[in-house]
Amino acid sequence: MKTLDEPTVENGTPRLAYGLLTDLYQLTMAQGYWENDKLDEQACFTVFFRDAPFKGGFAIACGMSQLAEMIDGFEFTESDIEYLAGLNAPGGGKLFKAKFLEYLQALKLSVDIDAVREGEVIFPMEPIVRVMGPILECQLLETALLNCVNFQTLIATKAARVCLAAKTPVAEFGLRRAQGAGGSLWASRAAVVGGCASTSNVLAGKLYDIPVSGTHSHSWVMSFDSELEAFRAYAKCFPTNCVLLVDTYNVKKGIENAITVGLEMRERGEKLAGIRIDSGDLAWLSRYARERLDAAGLTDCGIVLSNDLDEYTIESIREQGANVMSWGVGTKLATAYDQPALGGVYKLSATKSQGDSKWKARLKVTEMSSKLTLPGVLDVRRFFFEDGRIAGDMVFDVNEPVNAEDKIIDPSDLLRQKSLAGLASETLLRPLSRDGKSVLAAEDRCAMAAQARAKEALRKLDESQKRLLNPHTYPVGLEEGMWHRRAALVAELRGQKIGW
Ligand SMILES: Nc1ncnc2c1ncn2[C@@H]1O[C@H](COP(=O)(O)OP(=O)(O)OP(=O)(O)O)[C@@H](O)[C@H]1O
Ligand SMILES: O=P(O)(O)OC[C@H]1O[C@H](OP(=O)(O)OP(=O)(O)O)[C@H](O)[C@@H]1O
Ligand SMILES: O=C(O)c1cccnc1
Repeated sequence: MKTLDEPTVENGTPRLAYGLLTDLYQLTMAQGYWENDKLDEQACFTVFFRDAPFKGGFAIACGMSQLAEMIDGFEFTESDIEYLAGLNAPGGGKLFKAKFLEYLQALKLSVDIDAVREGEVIFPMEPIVRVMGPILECQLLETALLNCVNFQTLIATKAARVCLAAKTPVAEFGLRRAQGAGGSLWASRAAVVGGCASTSNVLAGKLYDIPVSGTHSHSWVMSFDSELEAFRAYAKCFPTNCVLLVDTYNVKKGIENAITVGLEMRERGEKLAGIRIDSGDLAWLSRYARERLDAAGLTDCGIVLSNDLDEYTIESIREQGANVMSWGVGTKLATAYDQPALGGVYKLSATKSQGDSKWKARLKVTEMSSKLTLPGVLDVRRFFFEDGRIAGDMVFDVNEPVNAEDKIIDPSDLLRQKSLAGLASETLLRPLSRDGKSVLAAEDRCAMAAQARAKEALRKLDESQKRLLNPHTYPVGLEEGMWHRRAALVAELRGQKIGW
């Protein structure tokens, strides 16, 4: 087993011993459970987020493939145990007991995990991952699981927004500004899941079997005595993959030089694939470039735009009449520039002690009703209109009956109700691990398959719920019985009587 210091790769992901990739308090609580005879205490944790990122109407699930890798790579190596054994408690003495560390070293995961598939469109207040098993194990997994799913879901969502705005293919160019090497790898993969056609990140291409693409930079042009010489040399090297960057000195002059080279290529039976513009007024310049290229007869030479783009600049540039073959999007995509984190949480939703035959729903109650959690062993049922569009999602407890009218109620407003009766439906959570081992099929680990799923899922989402500005809220509600059980639980925990 490799450690974080040796991030070599198997099956498309850095292979690590993941036991220590957690917050310290998970390990101290684990020692507490061990010491308090809670090894047989079963727990069910539910992952959900409260708000869609980027003030949008949806998110794209991502990170489940890496989660499966983490589950299979979960262990405490000898050196991990030595490290933990060396930790001192702030007030004196060792933090961990030798016997507990022996237990930890021998620990084999036995959790059952169910999750939505990568590329699925998901919404606030619905379970996206469910972890069931001994509470100690569930607790140890919390931090790495959230790290994996929150970041990748965020980037896949940003990519989906960018690609919806772009209409034509988007290449992800963010490696140089991404959050470290590991962050860049996950960002590149998630960008492709969200819809990007390719990445410039070559290691991500190899690890995750996703398409790579690229043009050339200003330094190529600057390294020659003239731009024309630089373009000719590039065309000679890459006659079947030639996109020329035309803005090193003067865009208009650059376009003319590219036309000269494009016509020379045509003489040789080759084709100038495109030009890239990376500064200035991209809409105006691309319209101008299109006119000049068409006038020269290079109608099949495309225009690539880059420079600090995101979904908003892309939408605006398109609305200004730009005719764009493809887009290069880096910093704002790979760093999720305008919202750097998704607030997905991992909450205890049910427990079962030894001897209990039924799960007991658990709820966290705070002063803010918006922070109420989702009690029970939960799944999501998605309903479809006859034309295939998705109609609404019902969060329900798998161990309780569902009301006959398939009624859903807004989690925070009893008056907002909707009946989904008579519509076709399917449940969203699928097995990811059983008895501590991943059970994801190859198809469910594949980034390109997830991309196809995301495209299909977004096609089924109403336009009004996809728009960038003030999207309509997609209906997600609690199953009627679950809504009332949650209300009763809130009242019980607050010592109130319901009905006032
Ligand atoms: N027609 C346009 N409509 C809307 N936004 C645009 C348009 N053209 C360019 N932009 C965006 O405006 C911003 C321009 O930024 P900036 O002024 O830094 O670019 P620049 O003039 O090319 O300078 P630099 O060479 O430093 O990149 C970029 O985010 C770019 O994507
Ligand atoms: O703008 P992004 O969306 O991040 O896309 C990637 C950018 O990276 C390169 O420029 P580089 O960062 O090397 O220099 P520049 O910003 O000065 O062009 C490239 O020319 C793009 O402009
Ligand atoms: O290939 C490109 O054009 C590229 C790659 C990374 C960053 N900017 C541009």
